[in-house]
Amino acid sequence: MACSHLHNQPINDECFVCGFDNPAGLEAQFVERDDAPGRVVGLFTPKPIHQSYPGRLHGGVAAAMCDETIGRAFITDHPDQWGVTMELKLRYRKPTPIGESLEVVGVITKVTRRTFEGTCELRRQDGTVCVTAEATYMILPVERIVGECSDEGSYVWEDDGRPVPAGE
Ligand SMILES: CCCCCCCCCCCC(=O)SCCNC(=O)CCNC(=O)[C@H](O)C(C)(C)COP(=O)(O)OP(=O)(O)OC[C@H]1O[C@@H](n2cnc3c(N)ncnc32)[C@H](O)[C@@H]1OP(=O)(O)O
Repeated sequence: MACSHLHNQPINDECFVCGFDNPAGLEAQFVERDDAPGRVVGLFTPKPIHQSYPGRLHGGVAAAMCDETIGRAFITDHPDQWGVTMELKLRYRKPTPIGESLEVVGVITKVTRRTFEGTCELRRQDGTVCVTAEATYMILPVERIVGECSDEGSYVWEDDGRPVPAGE
């Protein structure tokens, strides 16, 4: 049987999508495979606080999950460069339920010198595709993204890729 290595991706503890210190967050987990660069699988289970109409995932929350999944598909192959979203387009094809384990599969479709593009599908356990998305990102060095958003200005990197303020 063919076997490939799985890797969990780095997280920002307070991120709405991937963080575990954000009480309103999705606590999504992202997994990449050695033999599939440019592809990532995001796993999450929406909570009642993430709904719009009763029992239905809010479209903006689905958008956040799709945005992050495509962005993370890029870092599988470019660990020192992240992306900031320039454009994001979604199709809400079926209602997305609350309380069910869902997966989002993201794939990179185009890389240029300054940008990358990708697509994703948000799927239920029975394979139903609830949301599809496509997005374009500006490629930036990790240091610039963290530096622009932080008063601290200076970060160091843990072994797992997590940014922490220098001196902690
Ligand atoms: C912890 C583990 C994590 C692991 C990684 C996790 C992945 C996370 C994925 C989620 C990422 C996010 O949500 S990021 C958050 C949401 N996005 C953002 O905050 C991005 C905000 N926008 C920006 O910072 C800026 O617009 C940039 C960096 C994209 C571009 O700024 P710039 O580099 O100064 O470039 P600038 O001179 O302004 O523009 C250059 C050219 O691009 C065009 N341009 C500029 N912005 C845009 C735009 N949004 N859409 C279209 N075109 C644009 C300009 O018209 C111009 O065209 P011309 O005149 O040359 O023709």
